[in-house]
Amino acid sequence: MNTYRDSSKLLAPLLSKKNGPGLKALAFGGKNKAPTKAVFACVSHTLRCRGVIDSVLGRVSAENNVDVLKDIRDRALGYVLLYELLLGPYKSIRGGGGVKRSIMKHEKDLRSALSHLAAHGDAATKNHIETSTEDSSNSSVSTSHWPKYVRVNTLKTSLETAVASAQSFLGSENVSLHNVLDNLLAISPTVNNLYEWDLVKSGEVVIQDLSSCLTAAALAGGEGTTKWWDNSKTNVFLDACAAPGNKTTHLAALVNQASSKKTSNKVVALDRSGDRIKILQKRVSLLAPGEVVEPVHLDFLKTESNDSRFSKLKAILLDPSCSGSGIVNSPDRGGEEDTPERLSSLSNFQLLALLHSLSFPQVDYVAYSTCSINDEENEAVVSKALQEVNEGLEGGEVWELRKPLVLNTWTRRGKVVEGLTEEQAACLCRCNPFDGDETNGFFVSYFVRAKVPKSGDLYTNSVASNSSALKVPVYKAGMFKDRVRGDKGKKKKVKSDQHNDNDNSNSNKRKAETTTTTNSKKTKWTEDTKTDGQKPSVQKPPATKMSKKAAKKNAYKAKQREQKLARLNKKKADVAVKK
Ligand SMILES: C[S@@+](CC[C@H](N)C(=O)[O-])C[C@H]1O[C@@H](n2cnc3c(N)ncnc32)[C@H](O)[C@@H]1O
Repeated sequence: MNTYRDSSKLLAPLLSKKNGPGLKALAFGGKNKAPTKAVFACVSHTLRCRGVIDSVLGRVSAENNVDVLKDIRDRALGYVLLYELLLGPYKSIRGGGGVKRSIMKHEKDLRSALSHLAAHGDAATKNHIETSTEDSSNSSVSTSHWPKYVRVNTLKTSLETAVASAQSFLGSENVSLHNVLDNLLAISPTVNNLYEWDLVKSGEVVIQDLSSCLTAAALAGGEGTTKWWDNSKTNVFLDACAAPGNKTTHLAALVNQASSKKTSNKVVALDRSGDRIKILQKRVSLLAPGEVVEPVHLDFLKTESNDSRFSKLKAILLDPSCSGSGIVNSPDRGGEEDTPERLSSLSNFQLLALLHSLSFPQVDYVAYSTCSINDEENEAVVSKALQEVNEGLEGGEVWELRKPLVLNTWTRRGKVVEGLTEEQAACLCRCNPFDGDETNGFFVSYFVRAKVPKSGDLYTNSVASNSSALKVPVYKAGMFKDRVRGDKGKKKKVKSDQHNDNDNSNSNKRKAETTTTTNSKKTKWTEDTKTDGQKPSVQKPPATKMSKKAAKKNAYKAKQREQKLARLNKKKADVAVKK
């Protein structure tokens, strides 16, 4: 197997045909053997970075009068290698060959063009370089030490019951309370039997990534412990893009918590996809009593504020379709190319949906989130929405960003982009899996009408008091790291039964058993001799027979070396860019 050669074969038709089948269709839809994970990721990243590569080539041509791809017959291979050199996780081309040699002649000019674009390019290019670089390292983020997050479904059980059951079924040493959110357990990644836990089966607890819990928390706990809804009545909340329903049921749990009243608050859950609303219905039937969630198959953009279902509406949770570029630990991620066109179409839709949410006159609270790390889908959408929506509004009707009090200890905040002040950016929350957040990349914003008095609440969560009452530790970042490390070299499997928005789907169960070791032992990173008519400079090592155990150990060591090299190269590249 030759990763570069196979990647160029898969990429070639995608580069040449505008309206042909997409990457997924080509990779998995034809008669040919499906590509390996490494090939698929390489092509997917190269496609996503195509716009940046073209800009770099354009600048080198203008500044140095050089057409880098002129003598390269296999243009697709040229793009793959340019991606590897400039934006890939190693910032270098592994292996060798004629195309590599052609490209490396211009390495200095190429890097300098990239640095120039990163510093002086238009906002979209700069953002794309930044996120492409972050994104391309998706595959190199190690998530094996991240805890598994389990949300206690307070619609069906209590924290006390869940903790006692977790301690007895999973082992006390594997259970902790998450330090930021109430009712969230952080379970040791070495636990392999979460799906066999009867509380998971009964829906009393939900396997849900930490990042995915932030939106409902922000909306329902934005004012801290001060509850703005009137619990003597039935209040209606809207989840505008709801399926598969993780945030819907979380919101339903939060707005019905500690309520002694007889009637329930209700979440109306919309989704425009018929198939996905069915998944939501199934999920809801397990997780929530009938009256607290009302699933509706409907396009949110076609809803009207005077619809009788929304007469008591006060708050909207908006978690629309996005690129998913923050999701680092799902094999399903990486299918669609984040071309500038796709990002722009997504952000247009996100802006429309956000403006629509803010247009309901009876609504005073909106939480907008994505599982993307692209500014274009996050701060840029928020900034444009604020400008547009406030244009026709006056006084108390004006929308403003506020810090959700329930997340006041969350340290990673939003970015300052055009139209947003530092103070506004500080109201936003981000998760960065590349920088130690131990959860998928995510973004949350919380909009409130100016007329709503600011809560004087200095919110403190109940984690510390619950921890001492229930005799369960509070989670600290990296708490389980040593356990995972301590197992290195042993024949050990880690179930990845979590970590994306569809955490509870059957497909996730199916993909559960993945080894912690890498498949890189099978990967060869050289060009095809035939594609360029020259011999590759790296020869295949002689085949040797080794025991399975030794092969695993070698693969593990190779992975460690690769990661070390990646870190080193990243540092070098960062220094080069700064220079
Ligand atoms: C990111 S997913 C939502 C995930 C969900 N919030 C959760 O946590 O389980 C986005 C959803 O929005 C739905 N969607 C996209 N456009 C929509 C629209 N115009 N109206 C309603 N739903 C829409 C998609 O079908 C998809 O199910």
